[in-house]
Amino acid sequence: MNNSLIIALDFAAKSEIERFLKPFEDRKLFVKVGMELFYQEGPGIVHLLKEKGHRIFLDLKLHDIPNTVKSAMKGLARLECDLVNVHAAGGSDMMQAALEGLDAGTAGGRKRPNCIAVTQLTSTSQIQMNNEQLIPVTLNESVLHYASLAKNAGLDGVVCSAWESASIHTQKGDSFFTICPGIRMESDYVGDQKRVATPQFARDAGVSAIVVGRSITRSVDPVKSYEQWMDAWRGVLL
Ligand SMILES: O=c1ccn([C@@H]2O[C@H](COP(=O)(O)O)[C@@H](O)[C@H]2O)c(=O)[nH]1
Repeated sequence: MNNSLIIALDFAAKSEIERFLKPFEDRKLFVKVGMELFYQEGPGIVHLLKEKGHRIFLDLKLHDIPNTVKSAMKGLARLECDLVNVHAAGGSDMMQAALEGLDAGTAGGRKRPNCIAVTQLTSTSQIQMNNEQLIPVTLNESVLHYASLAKNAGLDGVVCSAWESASIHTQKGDSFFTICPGIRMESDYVGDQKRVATPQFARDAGVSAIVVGRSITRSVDPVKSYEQWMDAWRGVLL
């Protein structure tokens, strides 16, 4: 997991995935399957990506009552992804239930998928959190609070922005993953993201893995873009 670059495959159909991955044919990637793709293509897309040898973050952000999340995770565990997630806002009982479901659905002898919790979405700003969620603390405090709940529930890490990663590692230890979307090069289009950071900043902040979507998937030359991103993330350009 550590030092990975996870490509967010935010496409609507298998045909688009096949077109995108064709020039990467000789590489084993770490990819993210989110709601857009999974809701269109279902579990088959996970099987296809696994057959190609890619590691998979199944980003469905479960958030429901504990019993429902437990049952859903039991089913998702059978897909044998590397990483799955829930919303920390669902609460400690829900997060524990997610792990119980994963354990129940993981075949004997196998390791269950890592499970992480979304803290505050990287598209959320301080003002939005205060005014719309009525959470009257700083974003950093809210993210740290959710990270504490996730760690105490037994989860393996959190989704957060790179801005919160260093304080999470200070409090929760380096082995507790910080998986960070909202990563942009200086010249990139920011779009709907609010808490963005460069790959260089993320590396210095001790981020465990970065998630990069449109900057690579919508680039004119995705392989070249991926290589530039890997260099920036690994510090080759420094
Ligand atoms: O807080 C979060 C949680 C998940 N995401 C997901 O990451 C990618 C980011 O894509 P970009 O195109 O690089 O912005 C996307 O799939 C989101 O669903 C997030 O951005 N923030």
